[in-house]
Parts: sequence; structure tokens; C-alpha cells
Amino acid sequence: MADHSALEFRNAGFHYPRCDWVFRNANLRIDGGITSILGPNGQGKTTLLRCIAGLTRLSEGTVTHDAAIGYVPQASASNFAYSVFDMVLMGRAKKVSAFATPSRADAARTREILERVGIAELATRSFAELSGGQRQLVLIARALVSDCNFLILDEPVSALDLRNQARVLELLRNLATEGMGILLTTHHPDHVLHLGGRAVVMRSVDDIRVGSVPELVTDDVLSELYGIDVVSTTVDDRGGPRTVLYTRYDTFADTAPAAPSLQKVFR
Ligand SMILES: Nc1ncnc2c1ncn2[C@@H]1O[C@H](COP(=O)(O)OP(=O)(O)OP(=O)(O)O)[C@@H](O)[C@H]1O
Repeated sequence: MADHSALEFRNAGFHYPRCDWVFRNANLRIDGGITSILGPNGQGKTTLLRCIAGLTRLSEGTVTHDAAIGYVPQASASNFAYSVFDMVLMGRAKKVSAFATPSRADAARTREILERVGIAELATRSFAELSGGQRQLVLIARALVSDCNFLILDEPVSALDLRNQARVLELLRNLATEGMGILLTTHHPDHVLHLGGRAVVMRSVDDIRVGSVPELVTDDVLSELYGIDVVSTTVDDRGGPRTVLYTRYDTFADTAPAAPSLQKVFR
């Protein structure tokens, strides 16, 4: 698996028809390893991902990459009556020539990935009848079976219970160790600390920062980004001291969202 793929935005901007810019003047380089995108609701995380994956065309600027991208959308309700096995097998479509049927090797790879994602027992179930969390795991499997080398995931754990969140985080870390590039959006800064690597912080239309997680994902940045007090503390974990985040939910009413003073935090 290649470990040198990079995604690059130059002077990139996007707006929906007859709407304001979602982002503009974005210059970002995202290398292999794990990169997590943080930003408030509606800031443009999904739009940015879709532009990087080539599913949505930029309004200005360029996006370049040399990666085979696997895209995992947010899991949503579905009427697809396909079995889970067939849904995942469809991820092989690019590998199967037109009018050909999937080979034994395609089916074997599908079984292997179902095992790896921990959903082998769902193989014969109808995708339409799955829970949101189960669907999310199936969509991850469908991207992986394409043998991509850069996985782009939109809120991959948003519908998952704690154990399945841990399962997906572990899977992403292992894939990154094997050389897969990982780019994800999340509303869980604690997951970003756990994953390490790099972060993209979407602060405003023309203020998108990239940096290492320790440098960028700090109390001050998070508090100003979400407009609520977030404090980090150190706990003794089995592996030694670990930084964890504590959100002071009771500060909701007295904290202004996204204060302009964020500039000083980034300086
Ligand atoms: N099809 C569309 N047409 C017009 N505006 C859109 C469309 N899709 C999204 N938007 C707007 O673009 C902005 C960015 O949306 P996007 O879904 O990328 O944000 P996000 O950061 O992923 O949000 P969330 O965290 O809530 O998932 C929002 O203001 C949203 O209302």
C-alpha cells in the first residue's frame, strides 16, 4: 500500500449556486497518516471533503492528488434492499470490468473486509433494515474493499456506540500504520487527540488551518471554535499520562460562539 499520497488544495473556493462562499482562499496540503477535520456545524466540513474526493467541483482554485480515494459518506436512512454482502461487494465495481460478474477473488476480498470491520455476521442482512451504526460500518467496508490508499470519511463514528467508536478508531489507526492515508471529519476532539497525526481546523470561510494535533487542538482553540469552555486535564492511564478533554456544558449561556479573538490563539 503506498504511503506517499498527498491531497492538495490551491487557492480553493466553493459556494453552492446563488449562495455565499462556504470556503475561499484555502491552501492546504494533506499528506498520508491521519488528518482530522474539526469545525462547528455548517462550517463546510462535508463540502470540503466532497471537493477533495472529487464528488463536488470547486468554484475556484484546484485540488490535486495522486491517491486512489475511498469515500465514506455519513450513514443515512436507505431504501437499498441489497444484502450487506452485495453492498460491500459493489465497492469492487471499479475493479470489475463492464458487464463482467465479480470474481471469486472479489467475493473473498469482500468476506475479508467484512471480518476486518467486524460485521461478518451481518453479511446476509438487508442493508435497508440495519441500524444507523451498522450502516456506517458497512459503508466503511464498502470503501475499503475498493483497495483505495486514501480513505476519506465523513463523521465515521457519529452513529456508533462507544465500543464501535473504539473499533473504528482502532481500525483507522491500524490502516494508517499500514500506509493508508486517512482524512476524516468529526465532532469529537477527544477522538482527534486519541488518533494524533494532524488536524484541520475550519474557523471561518477564509480561515482554515492545518497543523499537528498537539499544536492545534488546544483548550483555547476548541473553546473559541465551539463557543463553549473546553478544558484539558491529564489522567493516569494504563500507558502513562494521557490528556483528556472536559467540556463545561454549563458555560453554554455565557460563552460567545467563535469569538474573533481566535486569531490570537493561532498566532
Ligand atoms: N446543497 C446545498 N445547497 C446550498 N447550501 C448547502 C447545500 N449543502 C450544504 N449547504 C450549506 O453549506 C454550508 C456547509 O455545509 P456542510 O454540510 O459542508 O457543513 P458541515 O461542516 O459538514 O456541517 P455539519 O457539521 O452540520 O455536518 C452550510 O451552511 C450548509 O447549509
